[in-house]
Amino acid sequence: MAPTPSSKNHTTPTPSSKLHQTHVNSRTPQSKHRLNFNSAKPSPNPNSTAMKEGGTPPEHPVEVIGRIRDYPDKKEKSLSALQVNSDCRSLRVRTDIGYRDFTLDGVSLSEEEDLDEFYKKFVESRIDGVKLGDKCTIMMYGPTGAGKSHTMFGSVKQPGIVYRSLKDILGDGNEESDENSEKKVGVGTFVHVTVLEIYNEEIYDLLSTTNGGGGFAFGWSKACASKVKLEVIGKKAKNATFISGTEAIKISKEIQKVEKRRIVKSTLCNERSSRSHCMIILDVPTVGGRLMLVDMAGSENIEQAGQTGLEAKMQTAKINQGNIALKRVVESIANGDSHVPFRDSKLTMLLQDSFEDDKSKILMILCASPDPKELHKTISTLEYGAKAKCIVRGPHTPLKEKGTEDSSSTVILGSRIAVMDQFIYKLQMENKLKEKERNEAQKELMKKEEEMATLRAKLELVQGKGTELTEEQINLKVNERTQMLKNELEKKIQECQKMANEIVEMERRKMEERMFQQQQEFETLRRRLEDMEAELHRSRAESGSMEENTFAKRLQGIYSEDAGMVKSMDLDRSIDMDAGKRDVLVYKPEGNTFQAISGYPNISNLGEVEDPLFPNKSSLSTVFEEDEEGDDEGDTENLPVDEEVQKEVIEEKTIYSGLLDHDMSCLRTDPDHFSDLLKDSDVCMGAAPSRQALIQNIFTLCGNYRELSQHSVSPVPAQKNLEDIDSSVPIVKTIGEDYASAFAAEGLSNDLLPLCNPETIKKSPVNQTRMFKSSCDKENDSKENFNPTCGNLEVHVKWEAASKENPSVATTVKVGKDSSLADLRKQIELHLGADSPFTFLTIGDPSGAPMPKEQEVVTSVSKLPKCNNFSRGHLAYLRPVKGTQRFNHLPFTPLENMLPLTPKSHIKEVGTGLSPKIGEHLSRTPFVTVKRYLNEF
Ligand SMILES: Nc1ncnc2c1ncn2[C@@H]1O[C@H](COP(=O)(O)OP(=O)(O)OP(=O)(O)O)[C@@H](O)[C@H]1O
Repeated sequence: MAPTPSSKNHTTPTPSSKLHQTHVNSRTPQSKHRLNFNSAKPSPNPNSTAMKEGGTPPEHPVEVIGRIRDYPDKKEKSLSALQVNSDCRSLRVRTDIGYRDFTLDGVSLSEEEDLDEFYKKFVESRIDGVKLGDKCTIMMYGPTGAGKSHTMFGSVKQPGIVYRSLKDILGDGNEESDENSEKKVGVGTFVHVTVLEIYNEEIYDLLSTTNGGGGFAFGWSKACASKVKLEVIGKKAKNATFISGTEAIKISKEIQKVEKRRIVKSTLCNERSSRSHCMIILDVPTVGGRLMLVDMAGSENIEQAGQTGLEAKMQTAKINQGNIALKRVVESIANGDSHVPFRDSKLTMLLQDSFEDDKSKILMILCASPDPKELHKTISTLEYGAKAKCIVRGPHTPLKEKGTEDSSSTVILGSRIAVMDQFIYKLQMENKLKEKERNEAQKELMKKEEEMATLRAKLELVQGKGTELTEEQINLKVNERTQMLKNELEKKIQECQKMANEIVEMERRKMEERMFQQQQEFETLRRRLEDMEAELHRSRAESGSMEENTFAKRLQGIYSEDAGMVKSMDLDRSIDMDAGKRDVLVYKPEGNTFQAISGYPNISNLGEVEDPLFPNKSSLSTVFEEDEEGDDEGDTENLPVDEEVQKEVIEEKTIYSGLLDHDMSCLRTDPDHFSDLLKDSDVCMGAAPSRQALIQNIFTLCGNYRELSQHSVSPVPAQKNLEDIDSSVPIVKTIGEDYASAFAAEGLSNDLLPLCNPETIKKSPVNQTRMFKSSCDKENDSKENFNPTCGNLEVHVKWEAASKENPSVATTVKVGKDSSLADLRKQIELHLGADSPFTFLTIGDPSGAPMPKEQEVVTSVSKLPKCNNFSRGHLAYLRPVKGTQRFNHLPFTPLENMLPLTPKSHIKEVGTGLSPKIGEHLSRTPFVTVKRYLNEF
């Protein structure tokens, strides 16, 4: 037997001598320490379950108290995750996902309650029971560093449960004078104290050492080697050393001294972490009371303890084995298992009586840290305590005192069922509470989610608006819009270009068509010329007249070289139009001659008949006069034809009479003189134009020809030679500009053409053209000269209804006596051209029915009615073919064709600047056109 360090005597304690012993070396009390709780005794703590023993069958043998230590470092104190509820019995643990409540028998915060208060509040009552003979086990459970040892042993300033318990049991040494000392165990009360260490599933006697000298061991093996290992027999440690004494302070010091022999190790959780369980057994032999104080090793797992290496891990595992076994024992008892695994560890073997003895009470102090980092350990500890709290025990019926085991089992089971029902009810209530809280939390969560969604939508809206207003996006959109407009513009430009190309192409095609038509017309003219030649040949064969031959030769000469080339009736561009003066051909009626007068003032100079629209252009006024439709239309048929024609001629000449009657002398030259005149004047012949001008005139041929046809459809009958014109009427025409038209209009070809030298005419294509035109217009007149036999019958051709396009008298032609209307048609067509289709009126048909064309061949001209107003000749009425439009081919360029006719008002205005007679004539002459010269010609 090893002596305790503080033992003063070595006498073997006996029950009778215990009262006088202060320190006693003794053996483990063994079976004699087994005491029965007296169920009739009330618990000193009214809050403890012991108070219910007598009243209520179920009993909670395990009372669970929570002890929350201070923060390890108060400077870093943060919001505690542990909150003690107002009832001081439940603890709320807050986590990231919520909180959890643990209902215990009491909760103590070391911040608020020091060890003294804690002891008085939760431990003292138990000690009082022990003094009266109760058995009580106080276990310190919790993770390392939670304050188990601190609570058990305390410090210098604050003694722990060990000292306080001894003090309560043994008194502080002044009990003799204390009047209330009767409440104490009594004077002379002593205790037996045994201190055991349970390490690595071995039990060591801390009060005994192998070397007998005691001392502290360093290192596990050495420490263990110096300790006395005990065997467990039954539920007790066999041959354990104990000390006995009556002075609390001495015993307490001895206990704290040997406690230092416990194996400790510095861990991450605790600088001096207890690696073993320490069990202090206080027996109060005088009353049979027993107090077991158990300071358990930390309940942390191996990793948290920071142990490395296989041996260390094995040691930690074995240390935890006691905790795990105790946990299983608690759970088994709480669950009412038939088998409680007490023998799984040495710790539970020694604690078996504490759980099985009906009079034994267990006070489980759950030590926990308020540090949120240790929260999971705290929760695990509280769960363990909650399970231990479920341990119930039936009414006290000592096994040996029971009559039968069945009745005892029934009572125990019944009480367990009742407790379990209560526990279930409690859990259900808690569950309902939790569910209610969960629903509220869910509602709150949904509400928050809605708010979050709303805020998110607002945020997106704000962000969207923000982005809309950014300058970059505005520029981007502007650029996009600009690019789009640019593309559209380019597209439209392309379309316009395409349209312009199409228009140009169309105009080109029109020009080509027009050229083609002009060529066709030219071909027509050429064919006519051939017909004329053929007829001339035929006439020559018939008459053999030299004069006729001359005419034929002249015609041949004209057209043989340039046939199809020059047919222009246009003005001679070779004439200098810029000259301030013009050459004027003056007709002298008395001599029946023409005289060319150089330097005669330009009409524009005289009368300012210059087109204001083209001030820089020289202009030409071609003046004709015909029947006034309104005045003469009704009288045309009544008047004799000769008078009518005569009147027209006279009126036409009247236009010019005013120009010359004041100072112009009329000359009549012989043909030679006139020929010379033409040569000398260089006007009729003019300078020979270039070849290019010739070709250009070809293309103006048809247009100008039409123009002349439009305005001067030969109102003068062919037979109206110079002799037929009143000699008192002078004729003036501008030579050069309208030289040929003057010939055509005045029917001068009969007399003048023979006077012209054919060779000279050839040299002047323009004048050739004019001469030709004049000669064409006056075809019949020419024929009369060349083929007198053809002129046996003279036919006056008139339009049925006179109009601007169709003056009353179309022409007068001469045909052979045996000629048919078909022959007459040819003559008329030569005169009128192909642009004036017509039909003959049926002879003798007063209704004026048109004559079928096939009858023209079989109808003789001689059958035409005689013309009474003429000494000879017949009268033929023509009717324009309906639906035909004359001059369907406009003669000028599109621009020229758009030029309006010179308004009468303008003519009047211009006329006022002329001599009174000219103005008078111009103002009443409706057929005045202003023709523009083109520079390119
Ligand atoms: N309530 C408290 N007030 C002041 N200090 C305390 C308190 N609880 C514990 N301590 C201190 O904390 C340290 C660790 O405490 P203690 O040794 O009691 O922990 P333990 O639970 O026993 O750990 P182990 O299981 O590792 O032995 C000690 O220094 C102790 O003084």
